[in-house]
Parts: sequence; structure tokens; C-alpha cells
Amino acid sequence: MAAMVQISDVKKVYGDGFEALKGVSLDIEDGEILALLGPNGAGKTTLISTICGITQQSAGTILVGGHDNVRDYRRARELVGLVPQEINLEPFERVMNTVKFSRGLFGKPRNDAFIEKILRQLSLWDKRDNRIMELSGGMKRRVLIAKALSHEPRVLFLDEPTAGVDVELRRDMWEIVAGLKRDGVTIILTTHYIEEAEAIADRVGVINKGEILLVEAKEDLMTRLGQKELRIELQEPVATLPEVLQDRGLRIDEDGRVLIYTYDTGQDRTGIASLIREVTEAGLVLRDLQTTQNSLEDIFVGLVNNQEDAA
Ligand SMILES: Nc1ncnc2c1ncn2[C@@H]1O[C@H](COP(=O)(O)OP(=O)(O)OP(=O)(O)O)[C@@H](O)[C@H]1O
Repeated sequence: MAAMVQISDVKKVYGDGFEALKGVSLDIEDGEILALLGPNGAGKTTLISTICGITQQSAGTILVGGHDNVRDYRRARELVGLVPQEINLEPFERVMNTVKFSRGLFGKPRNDAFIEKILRQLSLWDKRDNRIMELSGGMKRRVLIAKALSHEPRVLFLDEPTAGVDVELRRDMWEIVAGLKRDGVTIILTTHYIEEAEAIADRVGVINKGEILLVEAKEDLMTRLGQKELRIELQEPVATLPEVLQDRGLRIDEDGRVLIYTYDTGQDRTGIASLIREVTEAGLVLRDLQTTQNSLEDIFVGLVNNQEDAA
């Protein structure tokens, strides 16, 4: 089946000549949760605003559910809901009316049962008659989600849903997102928080300076995350590995002063004990041992820095 959202070589140049997206291509599958990670100014908001039709791409195509976001604007727009970064609610309006009004804007017929369902799902039912100004910041964020869901979109974009919220509310948000996925909604969220991507995403995309640097299943990233490196520092440098260590997958580093062994922390047997024994039996004298863990954060920082170096 074709992807739910197909983004092909999308560029965005703002009026002042700034190129915020430099040819982004990305497929978002039906029913997945994709987290888009990137530093400030990476182009995350620009990308989702373009998909949602708030701003128009300068080049490239975007299909939502097979509908072109420019030529078939209405059909494409109907399929998406957007939860913006900023809280943009009318303070004197009541919760129920806010959500109903949003549905009306899409020309959808009244459906009280559906509005009740989403208000209950977001724990807002008891607050339905409250004015927005009477709600806590966390509840206002829930109202933003209810508004975005009011016209029954298939794809929901959340722009930094947990920026500046406390730990408890962040966990609530993650549960809400998981619940929406169970209902079959495709979810794309932007975030600065690597732990957020780790907690809820099926796939993780990294964007920086208007370019997608990586899109990968979280499981695969976690496998990399589970990798550790053992650095064996030697008293005397070696030019080649002794025979007995040839099949161990060791890497010689720092002009032969260091041997590097990569292993998976998830495995029952890491092979470290026998490796050290073999190194000693081969006549090599150890000077020091160190282990380092590869985290998603390292991968992320490494990618972004590589791009800086290449520029
Ligand atoms: N209307 C605009 N006119 C000119 N430049 C803009 C406009 N909107 C955004 N930009 C620039 O485009 C770049 C990408 O901005 P964008 O808001 O998409 O980044 P972001 O990844 O969402 O960042 P953040 O994490 O800070 O929200 C930034 O350099 C920003 O200054």
C-alpha cells in the first residue's frame, strides 16, 4: 500500500530568500508514529506546516492519502489535524464549543457522539463547560489535541507537544498518543527530546538545516544504542593482531596502542572475559580498559556535527 504521506524533494524558500527545506523526501506509513528530531531552526515546523497547507512548498510534491496538497488542497487538508506549538485558543470560549467550532470549519456535519468520545479520551469531558481561561496549561494542550481531532483526521501532527511541560504531563501526552495510534491515527511529532522519541516512536527521523539526515526504525536505533565499545589500551603498540585474536572482530586504533572491541549489551555472553584472557595469553600487556556506551543522543549529536563539518 502507498504511504499515507509521500513527501518528494520538497524545498521551501521563505520570502527573505532563506532556504528552510532543501529537498526533503520522506514517506510516512499508515498507522505509524514518527518522531522528527532536530535542533532549533532545523525546519521541523516548516515541514509540518507545509504538509498541513499553512505554508506552501516552493518545489516538490506532497501527497496525503494520495491527494496532492496543492492541486487537491481540500481533500489533502481534510485528512490532517495539526496541534500547533503555540496555545492559540479563545480564552472566553467554552471547551465544548471550541472543539465543535473546529469541526464546523471543516464543513463536517454535527456529531455529538464523536465530540464526546474525543473529550472523554482526553479526560476533558468534565471540563466541557469550562471556559478555556479556567483551564491549566496541560488541559489547554489537551484542548488543542481535541480541536485537531475534531474533523476525524487520519494523520495527526503534533509540533513539540511536550515542550516546557512537566514530567507527569509529558507521560500523559505519551499515553494519549499511544491511545490514538491504537485507534489507527498516523502520528508525526516533532521534538527536541531524544527520550520522547525513544519512548513512543516507531521510527525516528533526524532533521537539521533543512535536510533529513536519517530515518530509521527505533528498534534498529536501539540495537545501535545497545552497543558498547571496550577500549583495550596496550603497554606496547602492535602493528598487526596476533593470530589467536584474528577472528575476534577487533579494530586497531591510535597507531596500535588501542584495540577496540564492540559488543552487544543485550547478549547473554559478551565475550569480554575470554577476550581479555586471550589478549594476555598472546603476550600483550594491558595498560588500561575503558567501556563506552553509544546512545541515541551520541548518534544524533554525531550526525548533526558531521553535517556541520561537511558544510
Ligand atoms: N516566515 C519565515 N520567514 C523567514 N524565515 C523563516 C520563517 N519561518 C521560519 N523561518 C526560518 O526557517 C528555519 C526553520 O524554522 P522552523 O521553525 O521550521 O524550525 P524548527 O525546526 O521548527 O525549530 P524550533 O525547534 O526552534 O521550533 C529557521 O531558520 C527560521 O528562522
